[in-house]
Amino acid sequence: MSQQRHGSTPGEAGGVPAFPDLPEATIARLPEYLRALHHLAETGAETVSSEGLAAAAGVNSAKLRKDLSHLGSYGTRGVGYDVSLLVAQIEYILGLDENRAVCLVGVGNLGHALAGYAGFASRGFRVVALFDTDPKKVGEQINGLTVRHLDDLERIAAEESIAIGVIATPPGTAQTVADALVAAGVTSILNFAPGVLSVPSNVDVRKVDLAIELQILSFHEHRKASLTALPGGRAAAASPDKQPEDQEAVGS
Ligand SMILES: NC(=O)c1ccc[n+]([C@@H]2O[C@H](COP(=O)([O-])OP(=O)(O)OC[C@H]3O[C@@H](n4cnc5c(N)ncnc54)[C@H](O)[C@@H]3O)[C@@H](O)[C@H]2O)c1
Repeated sequence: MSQQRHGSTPGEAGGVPAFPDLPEATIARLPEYLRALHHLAETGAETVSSEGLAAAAGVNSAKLRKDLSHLGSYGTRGVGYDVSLLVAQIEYILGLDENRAVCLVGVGNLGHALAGYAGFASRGFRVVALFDTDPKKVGEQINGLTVRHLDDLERIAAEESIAIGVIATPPGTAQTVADALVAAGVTSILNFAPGVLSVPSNVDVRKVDLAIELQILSFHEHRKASLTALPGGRAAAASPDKQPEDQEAVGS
C-alpha cells in the first residue's frame, strides 16, 4: 500500500507524545505489531520480549524497539513489553478506539467482496454505507446494508459521521468519486482504483494496488534469476541471511 500524503499533529499528554511525529514506515508497521500482540494475548501471554514480538510481526527486533520507542514504550529489561499495555498504546495512536465509520463506493467485483468482509469490525472499523451509480446495484442488500445511490453520499456521510471512504470504482470515475467524498466531508480515502487522485491538502489518500505488489515480486524473481546465472550465484541467491523485515505485507 502506498501513501499520497500524511499529516500529523504534534502534541503531548502525560509525558507520552499524544501524536508523536512518527516516521511513515513506523506507522505502517504498527498494525503488524498490533496483529501479533492480539494473537499473543489470545494465547494468554502477558509479556513479550522484543525478539518474540519482532519474530511474530515479521520484522527485525532493533527496528521494532526503535518503532516502539517513538510511542514512549521501552519495555522492562528481562521482562519485555506488557502485552495489554502495548495493545492499548498502539490502538490509541492508531485511533482505533474511535470505531470509525467507513463507506465504500463501487459495489462491483471488488467492492462486493470488501462489503461482505466481516473482519473490519474486529479491527476497529464500521462499514456504515455502500454506494454505487448502477441502478441494478442500488437497493441491493449486502451484509445487512442497502446499496445507496452516490447522490445520497453527502446526506448519509453527515448522518453517519463518515471519516473514511473506500473507492472501488473503475479508474475513469475514481477522481469524480474522490471529489464527491471530499465534498461530503470525508478526509481519508483508501483508493483501490489505479492512478493518482488529486485532493486538498487536508485529505489523506492511501492506494492499494495488487498489480504493483506483483510487479515488485517480479523484480525480485528477475534479480534471483540473474544471480543464479552468475558463477557461484546459486549459493548467493539461496543465501539464508534474508531479514524478516524483507517480508513486506502486501499493500504496505
Ligand atoms: N487494488 C487492487 O489490487 C485491485 C484489484 C482488483 C481491482 N482493482 C480496481 O478496483 C476497481 C473496481 O474493480 P472491479 O473489478 O470491482 O470493477 P467492477 O466493474 O466490477 O465494479 C465497479 C463498480 O463501480 C461502480 N461505479 C462506476 N462508476 C461509479 C461512480 N461514479 N460512483 C459509484 N459507483 C460507480 C459500478 O457500477 C460497479 O458496480 C477498479 O478500479 C479496479 O482496477 C484493484
